[in-house]
Amino acid sequence: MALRSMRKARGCWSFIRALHEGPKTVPAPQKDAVHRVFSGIQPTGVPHLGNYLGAIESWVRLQDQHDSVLYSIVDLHSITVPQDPAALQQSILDMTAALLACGINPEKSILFQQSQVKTAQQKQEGTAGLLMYPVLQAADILLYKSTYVPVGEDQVQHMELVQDLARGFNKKYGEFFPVPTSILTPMKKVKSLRDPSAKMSKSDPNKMATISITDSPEEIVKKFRKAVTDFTSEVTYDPVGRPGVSNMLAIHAAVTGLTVEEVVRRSVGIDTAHYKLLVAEAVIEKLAPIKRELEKLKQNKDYLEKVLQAGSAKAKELAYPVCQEVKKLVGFL
Ligand SMILES: Nc1ncnc2c1ncn2[C@@H]1O[C@H](COP(=O)(O)OC(=O)[C@@H](N)Cc2c[nH]c3ccccc23)[C@@H](O)[C@H]1O
Repeated sequence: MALRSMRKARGCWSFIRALHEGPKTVPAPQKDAVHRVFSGIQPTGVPHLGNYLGAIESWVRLQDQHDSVLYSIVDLHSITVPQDPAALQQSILDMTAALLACGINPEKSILFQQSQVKTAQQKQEGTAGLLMYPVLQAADILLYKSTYVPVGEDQVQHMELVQDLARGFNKKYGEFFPVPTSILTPMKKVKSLRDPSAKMSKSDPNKMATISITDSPEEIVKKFRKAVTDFTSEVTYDPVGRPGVSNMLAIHAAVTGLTVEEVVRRSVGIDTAHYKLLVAEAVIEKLAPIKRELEKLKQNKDYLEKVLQAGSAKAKELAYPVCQEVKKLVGFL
């Protein structure tokens, strides 16, 4: 079974090469009218608040709004830095549990592991060039003829490359790939708590900069208490002049579902030191049910593996005809 699927996956990379080769003009096949949502996340084990507010929360909403939705745990992207195999395997399962705990529903979305759709070809033809990060990301998206890609702001540049590649292919081979659109949320860039000019990031060496969705209430309070603000004690929203306080207001609004104006209005008369604790409390409250669900899911390794296996099989079914069509268009079949 695995072998058959692996053979099916063979050739998925060919079209990337074909973008730069091949004939100038060919008859245009019908453009796919299906709307398809696709996004990906690295298997970092546990998402941070930036991943959650910038991407995952919108993924959960989108699975109710669209019929065809795929979310990929992008393990191939994670090997751009050294990874311990056993730890990587565990991080993939942990991320699966975290996404499910955040509300990704495998009945509504195809949740799958990137390498399970691409490994066979990678072994045979993979080169450093083909695995270059943004190109791999383009392959992820185009392989399913995706139309919408919900991401944070840091992915916009990658998305521009994906759009260029889709247009380039269509110009050479006729309208084939939909040009995918990024979907950004108001929380497209959650800032570091230690340096509000930088994004919140898993790889930040300063652990006080990033809230993980599994942080304890004590850790969350400590991180917000130490968050960098400024010397004005009033709570006002001014992302340029007061990025630290404004980041907290934006987080506060996002986790309570209120507007920024409303959280500012409710904070009149409160100083920033006290306000930090209110934001921490709101974040703790938002994350509590996710943490409870995550604890349960992590006990059930079999279930997590089954979700990923079923998701990867469904993703292959969608990818295979696209690969075949691409091969035909470029003249391999
Ligand atoms: N501080 C932040 N504020 C707001 N949003 C943020 C913040 N930090 C992270 N994000 C968003 O979280 C998602 C996953 O992040 P990754 O770094 O794993 O995301 C990445 O490393 C991608 N290259 C994974 C990928 C591979 N193939 C894809 C195809 C489509 C979309 C995404 C992918 C992303 O949407 C990211 O923008």
